[in-house]
This record gives sequence, C-alpha cells and structure tokens, in this order.
Amino acid sequence: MSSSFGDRVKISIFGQSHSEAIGVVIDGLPVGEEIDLEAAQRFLDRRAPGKNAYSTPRKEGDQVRVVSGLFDSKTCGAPICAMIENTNTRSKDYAQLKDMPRPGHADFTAEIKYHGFQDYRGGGHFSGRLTAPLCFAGAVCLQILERRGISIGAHILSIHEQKDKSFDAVYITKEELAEVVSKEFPTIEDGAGEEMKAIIQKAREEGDSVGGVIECVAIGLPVGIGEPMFDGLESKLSSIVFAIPAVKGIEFGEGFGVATLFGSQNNDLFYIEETGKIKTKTNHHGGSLGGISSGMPLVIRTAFKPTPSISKNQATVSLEKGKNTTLSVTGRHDPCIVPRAVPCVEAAMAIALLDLYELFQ
Ligand SMILES: Cc1cc2nc3c(=O)[nH]c(=O)nc-3n(C[C@H](O)[C@H](O)[C@H](O)COP(=O)(O)O)c2cc1C
Ligand SMILES: C=C(O[C@@H]1CC(C(=O)O)=C[C@@H](OP(=O)(O)O)[C@H]1O)C(=O)O
Repeated sequence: MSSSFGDRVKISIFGQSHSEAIGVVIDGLPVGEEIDLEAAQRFLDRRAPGKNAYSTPRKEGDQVRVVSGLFDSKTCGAPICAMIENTNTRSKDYAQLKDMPRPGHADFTAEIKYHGFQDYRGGGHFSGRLTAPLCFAGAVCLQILERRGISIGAHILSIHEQKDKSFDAVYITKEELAEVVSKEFPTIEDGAGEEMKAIIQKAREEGDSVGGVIECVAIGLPVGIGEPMFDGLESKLSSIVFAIPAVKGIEFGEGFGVATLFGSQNNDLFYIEETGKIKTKTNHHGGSLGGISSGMPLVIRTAFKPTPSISKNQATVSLEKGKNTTLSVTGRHDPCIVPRAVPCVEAAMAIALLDLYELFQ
C-alpha cells in the first residue's frame, strides 16, 4: 500500500483501525522549529471520536506519543515519529463483513485487491481513523506555517441541504478563522449549525446517514507557491484531500460555478493597494492562478459522501456462498462524517502548503 505524501516535507501514515496503534512519520521538516505538543493535541481533540451525539460512539483518547524527531521541543532534522494507540476496538462488529461487503465502503475492493489478506476490522487501513495521524502531521505543519504568516481554517458549509454562510473569499481575516475554528460545531451562523445537528440526528434515528461540504481557506500566502503542472496548488491539494476517506469532490474558488460564467464575470481584476501590493477585487480564482498562489485567500470546498455504514437493509452479496443477500450494518458509526472531518481538511491543506512552501524557499 502507498500511504506517503510529499516531496520536501514527506509524511507516511501507518496502522489500521483495530491494530495496536496508528501513527505518522514526518520527514524533511525545517529544523529548529518549536512544536507545541499541547496545541497539537488540542487540534487532534477536535477530530477525536466518541464525544457527542453526531459522532461514532467509539471512544478514543487519541493521545499522541512522539517517540523521535524532537529535541528540546524543537525539530532536530531526524524524522518525527508519532504514535496513537487504539484502545477501544470491538472487532466482532466486523465478523460478517468479511463475507458481506458493505455498500459504499472499501470492503469489496480491498478484499479483491489484497486477496483476503487485508485487515478488514474497522475498515483496516481504509478507516477514517487514519485521519488522526494526518491531523497530528497537519498540526505540526500549521504551527510552522503560522510562524511564516500563513493561517488556515475551515467550517461546515453544508450538511445535506442545509447551508451555512460562505467565507468572504476576499476579506476573510485571521480573527474570523480563529473564531469559527474554536466552535464545537464549526459553522459561521450558529442557527445553521443547529439545523444541521437536527438533520444528522434525524438521519441517525432513521438508520441512515448524511454528507456535506467543508469550506477551507488559507490566508497570508505569498505570491508564488506552487510548481508547474503536476505539483501546482490544485494538483497537490487534491491529491492529499482525496486521501481523506469519503471525500468525493473538491472545488477551488468558484469551482464548478465557473462553467456558467462569462469571462468578463469570472476574471478577477487586478488593482494596486495603498501599500503597493497587487490584489484582485474579486476572488473567483480562489487564490490559485496557473497552480501558483496569487496572494489572495486560497479557498477550497470539499464534498463528503454520507457515511456508508448504515443500519437500513441494503443489498449486497455473500462472497463465500456466491449469492445475493441483504445487510444491515450494526456497530459504532458516524451518522455524518463532516463535523469530525473539519480539522482533517485543515490538516491536509497545511501539509500540502508546507511541502510547497519549502520548495518555494
Ligand atoms: C473522520 C472520518 C470518520 C468516518 N467514520 C466512518 C464510520 O463511522 N463508518 C463508515 O462506514 N465510514 C466512515 N468513514 C468513511 C469511510 O472510511 C470511507 O467511506 C471508506 O473508507 C471508503 O472510502 P471512500 O469513501 O473514500 O471511497 C469516515 C471517514 C472519516 C474521514
Ligand atoms: C474510530 C474512528 O472512527 C471510525 C471510522 C470508521 C470508518 O469506517 O472509517 C468506522 C468506525 O470504526 P469502528 O467500527 O472501529 O468504531 C468509526 O468509529 C476515528 O475516527 O477515530
């Protein structure tokens, strides 16, 4: 399996949902960078399962243990290795799923690809649980980026058909980002958040699940981050964001909306600010021109599908018997992935941006 990302700052994620531990090795970080492990832990806590009614009931402390790579709290040139124990596994929930693949999950494709040798318990290496080490790596990268004047924050833009307000793609500030990120249910408008919680609760009661969209933004980027073709901002960010399980779409700036605009509507017009800085009046391009940062806020929207494991009866097959059958998934599942995935998208963006920033240096 290939679970590594990055050219300068490289991460490699290991473990399975029900193995002894999961973790990440981070290589190529700039040296002498102080890493506040308590702040990193707080970042991970935003994703941790088992904390509220719209999360899986599986309770994990997600305490990170850094076993190497920091000396006197600073990056020292050696790779950081961080481990997170799996403490609350219940593998019996998965006994029948080896034979009857869940519609929408990776059971079927993993079974065929790995000839039945894959660890199917808890989704194995395909589990959303693997976003815990992704968040640790992201938290480390975020701290380094903050020191270079770059801030990242995300919010829930929609759940099912309920929408929150969008970020102001031109004038979004660091303070606004910090405020939304500090919320337990991160929406800009609290009323929209309450409606979303009710939608998730209803889906859960009906044995169903819902999806949604996360909007994430980076501000303070200098002009020039991103390499040609395959290593442009869009390419790099898409590649890491699609590593988050259940992501099915990503948009930059106006995204799919550009298809219905005229050039005169979509072009972002340049002007010179009093400071002498060149900016654009609008931000349909979402901060990326030619895959290179323009200095405007970098705006992405990520679509998450509804959680595949639901208790409604659904058609599947028995692989052993070679027969059609039906399945109602039991066990502990998120009725909606989106609320816990907010820091995952921030983390993915931070890792990709630090990797590209180090090339830009
Ligand atoms: C934070 C997080 C939590 C998730 N929780 C669940 C879950 O409880 N049950 C489930 O079936 N899928 C869950 N998923 C999604 C599956 O892991 C994912 O759909 C599956 O691995 C198949 O991958 P794909 O959807 O990207 O194709 C979660 C994903 C994330 C990011
Ligand atoms: C444990 C986490 O989420 C898990 C993600 C997940 C999946 O299929 O992705 C399925 C469930 O696993 P289990 O059946 O072992 O409880 C979730 O609880 C986590 O995010 O830390």
